[in-house]
Amino acid sequence: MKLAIFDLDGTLVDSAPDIAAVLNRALARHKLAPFTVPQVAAMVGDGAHALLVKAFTARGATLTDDVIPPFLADLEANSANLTQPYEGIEAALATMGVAGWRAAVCTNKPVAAAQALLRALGMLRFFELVVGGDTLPVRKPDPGHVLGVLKAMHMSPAQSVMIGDHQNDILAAKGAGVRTVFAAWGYGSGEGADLVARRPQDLPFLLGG
Ligand SMILES: O=C(O)COP(=O)(O)O
Ligand SMILES: [Mg+2]
Repeated sequence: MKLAIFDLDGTLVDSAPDIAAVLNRALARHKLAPFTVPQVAAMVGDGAHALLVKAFTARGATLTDDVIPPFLADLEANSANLTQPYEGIEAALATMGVAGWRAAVCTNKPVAAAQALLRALGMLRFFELVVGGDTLPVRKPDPGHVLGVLKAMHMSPAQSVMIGDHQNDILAAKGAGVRTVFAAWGYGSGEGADLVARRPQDLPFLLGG
């Protein structure tokens, strides 16, 4: 058996437009100016709390605890309004499934929002497990996030590969002893990745079936 561990935002789905809308509503509630979608995409990758800290800090404001619960509720309810799977990713997942790959999601997005998003897009069926940024005491780039997925799936690092669009994905997987594929269509950078996938369609071939 072999296991493909997928990052979510910027790898499976182009979710920056929804994340930007939710973030900008939180900023507006505090009379702070919005960010563009590309600006938000560049801030995504460290989870919901870190995104809020970055955005509030960039606006010269301090993040207070009262900002977080309404932001998380909005994210969970509105994670799939504008979000689309990347073209070719569902076909790649289906092809990999036929070729014997098991699949899991390891995302820094809160797990409730991640599951709601995958359900709304009809993509939950591809994955045996979704581990979010708030599922474990640690999250990417901590290797413990990836090791938590392996443990739950009863798989070894040698049987597994991580596909992600961000340095956090590469660092977490490498630290866990898992091979890495950089998803070049996403929001981040992939220095140090073992392989680079230019498009989702390339994944089954790159991973050997
Ligand atoms: O929510 C984030 O900041 C990033 O999520 P990801 O780990 O799925 O890219
Ligand atoms: Mg990502």
